[in-house]
Amino acid sequence: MTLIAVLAGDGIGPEVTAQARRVLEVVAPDLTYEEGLVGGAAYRQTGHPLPEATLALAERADAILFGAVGDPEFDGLERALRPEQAILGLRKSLGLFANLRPARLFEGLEDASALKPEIARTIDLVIVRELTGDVYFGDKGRDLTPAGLRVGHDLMRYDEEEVARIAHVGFGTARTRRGRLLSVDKANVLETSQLWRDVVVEVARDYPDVQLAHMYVDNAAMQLVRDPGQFDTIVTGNLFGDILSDQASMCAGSIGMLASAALGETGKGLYEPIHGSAPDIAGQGRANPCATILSAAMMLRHSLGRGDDADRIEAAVARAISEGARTADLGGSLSTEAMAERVLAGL
Ligand SMILES: NC(=O)c1ccc[n+]([C@@H]2O[C@H](COP(=O)([O-])OP(=O)(O)OC[C@H]3O[C@@H](n4cnc5c(N)ncnc54)[C@H](O)[C@@H]3O)[C@@H](O)[C@H]2O)c1
Ligand SMILES: CC(C)[C@H](C(=O)O)[C@@H](O)C(=O)O
Ligand SMILES: [Mg+2]
Repeated sequence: MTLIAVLAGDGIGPEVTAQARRVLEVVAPDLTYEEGLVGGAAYRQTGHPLPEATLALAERADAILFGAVGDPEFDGLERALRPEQAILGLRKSLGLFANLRPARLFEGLEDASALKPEIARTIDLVIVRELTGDVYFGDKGRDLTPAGLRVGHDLMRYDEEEVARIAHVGFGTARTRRGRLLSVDKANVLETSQLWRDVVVEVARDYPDVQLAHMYVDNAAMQLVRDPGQFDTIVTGNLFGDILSDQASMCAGSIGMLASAALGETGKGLYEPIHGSAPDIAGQGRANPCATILSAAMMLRHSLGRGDDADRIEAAVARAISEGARTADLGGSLSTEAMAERVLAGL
């Protein structure tokens, strides 16, 4: 039995995961699903955003299909109890340190991209984002200065093993693509980034077939809009990867199109759209389910060894898009459900 933990979460999370599951049920009818509470939805019922039972389910499952967490109702809660802590806790507890975030322009989606069509057409990259370190997981706190001013701090920190293991994923990924790896950092200012760069250069010795380059993150953000076609595989830290992937999504048409895989040392992975719970459109049936459907495809490929089924889903999304299926974020008027139906029809 292959068990999929479905953690739908908050806002549009349940809307988009329901549609991804419909697609999975057609392509891989033998999978078994078990749902778990997560995020604000879990806090409301249990007083914690990541209940023990959910973590146990995630540990037991072969893979996790995740929607999104985050609910403005809980914005005032102390950090440890906020819905977002659930996804951070899952990534950390399960050792999911490598986050693959591919961005490519589906044929016909030029009109939705923030870029000129001829530039948009060139985007085909993957961001390999480190996911369990950096300012996200360094020491945090609040203090007072001697003068009584309030201070907030988050330590940016990486050790060499953390950098080396994500660098290996970066090089390994580049090898399966066009053989070019760009390491993005801020080594002109940050000590963390200088270590990052040193270690990436050391790891590069194991991959003579991959061409390595470095770029500062501010330049990378600019180049992503100017000429995204120059990028193949980008390896970067947790915070830079978070920001660059949202930016890349709009180059490729919409944040509603970008999938992700969070992977560790074992075959288990957590698969989620890169977007959040989108409280501004939640409950309206307007969310684009493609990012989650494509995340389900990544799950079949990376955790379940079913690359052919993943290809089938990706081709069906491509077909639906090329035939003009569009949710509101893509300039159309299809509902979440109707968009998924167009994907199902394309299978
Ligand atoms: N992994 C996660 O669970 C995750 C990721 C990002 C943000 N969040 C959380 O989500 C909440 C909202 O955050 P935000 O507004 O900054 O980011 P967001 O990604 O939820 O939304 C940003 C904008 O993109 C739109 N959008 C997002 N997904 C869409 C989709 N599938 N279809 C159409 N439009 C879509 C939204 O309507 C909104 O206008 C916050 O609580 C945040 O912390 C969670
Ligand atoms: C919700 C938040 C913790 C999360 C992150 O920053 O990793 C989100 O923005 C993402 O991209 O998955
Ligand atoms: Mg993000």
